[in-house]
Amino acid sequence: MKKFVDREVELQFLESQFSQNGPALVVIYGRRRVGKTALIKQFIKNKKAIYFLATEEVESQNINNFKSLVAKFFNNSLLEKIQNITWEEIFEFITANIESEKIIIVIDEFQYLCKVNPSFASILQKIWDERLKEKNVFLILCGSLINMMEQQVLNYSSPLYGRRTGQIKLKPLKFKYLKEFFPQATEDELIWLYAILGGVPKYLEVFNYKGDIFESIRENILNKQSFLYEEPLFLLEREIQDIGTYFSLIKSISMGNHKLHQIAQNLSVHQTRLTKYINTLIDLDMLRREIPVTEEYPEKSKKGLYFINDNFLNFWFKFVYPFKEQLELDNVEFVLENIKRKIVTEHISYVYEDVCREYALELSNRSELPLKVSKIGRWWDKNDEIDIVGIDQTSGSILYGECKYTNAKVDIDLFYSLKQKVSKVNLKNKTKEYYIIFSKSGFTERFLNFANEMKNLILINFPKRS
Ligand SMILES: Nc1ncnc2c1ncn2[C@@H]1O[C@H](COP(=O)(O)OP(=O)(O)OP(=O)(O)O)[C@@H](O)[C@H]1O
Repeated sequence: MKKFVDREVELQFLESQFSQNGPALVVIYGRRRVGKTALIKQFIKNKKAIYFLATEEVESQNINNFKSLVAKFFNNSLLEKIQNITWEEIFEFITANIESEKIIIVIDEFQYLCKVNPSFASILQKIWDERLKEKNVFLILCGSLINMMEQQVLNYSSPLYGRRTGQIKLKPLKFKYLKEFFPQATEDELIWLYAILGGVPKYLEVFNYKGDIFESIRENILNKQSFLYEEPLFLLEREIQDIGTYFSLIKSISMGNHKLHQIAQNLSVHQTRLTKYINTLIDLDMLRREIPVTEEYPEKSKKGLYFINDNFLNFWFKFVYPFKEQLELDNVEFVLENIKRKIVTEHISYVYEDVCREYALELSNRSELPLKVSKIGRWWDKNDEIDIVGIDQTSGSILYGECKYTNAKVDIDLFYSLKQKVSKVNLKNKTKEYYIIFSKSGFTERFLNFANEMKNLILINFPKRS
């Protein structure tokens, strides 16, 4: 059996909802392939549960499927035979048959039911109010269309809003869990694998890594029969129409256009025309808007930059999609050579920064830093950028950092240039400043000696050589 990785916080939350007295209604949502169903299946193992997977078929088909599951669960062949039954009637049956032991009812792909019947959320609300909420049930609604889940269940004006007792927005796995999928890989290889695949469990699962990164890319991404070859296309086609504009937009960002006006210029359209597309991609968790972590009013900030919110999508739009023609003509070598030439400078070195930020946060959570970082990100202005800025919102201490994924040892000048940039950061109420520097290839002797004398400077060799 496959190993189930992480999700400890989410499982703990579900257990606490399950063990509380009385009914509970939890919404689980998140982008496709992120592991929502796997989380639910892990949670309901060895518990009394009805797991219903809704489909895009007509409503009557969904009702019939649900009816069969319920009939099987309660071992009631009479229910199975009833024709033209309604949702209300099935739930009436359920409530009449629940005993003292709590049961879990899961509706997975909840969005499909809302699509086939726009008043499904209201129907369910009525069922909840009139029947389920008096019973010992734990209802889980799960869906991948983030904006639909937000509108149908989590929005203030939605019928189910006040009924839910909790929600989980499931995120991709963090870098530190990749070794569970690739136990043989070195730390450096894991950085590469994370840069190529990100933290979406499905992608980690299907990538058959045999120790040679480029050969594995050839086999698992550039191969026309592989799952990942056209995955971004499937991902978008399922959720939106007019995917051409979305593809151009994502490609433009993957080419390094992160400002709205740059993207608009690159696509020769007016900025206002892009808003709708950008918002949809943010809803699908495929894009994110980043602002300097020091900004006081994030929504109002004019410094917003757009990034692809998934390493695999980013990799694919940079290195696969623009070469689709060559791949269709089986010119894989050409595409692979381009990846080999550019991947470190154009891709890995950026992902390395993300991984280092996660590392710094992890150190802080384990109390291995002299401050407790409660907010972490980057900082930039017109001319400069700082890779890591971690803020301790209680004490006002700040952690500044740089990350170098190069083959040269890092020397003291990097520290001086970091300090120079730090002097430009405008932060109120700051108290102490600390510095952290990550380097792939270590540090010069004199920098190590210098750091030994300094109390507020931490140097980290990462990845460790194996
Ligand atoms: N925590 C995990 N540990 C190990 N494997 C996982 C984990 N979560 C998901 N997977 C694997 O990833 C794949 C995708 O997961 P899953 O089907 O649960 O995603 P989903 O979010 O429900 O996707 P969709 O919205 O597309 O239905 C599955 O094959 C599953 O085995």
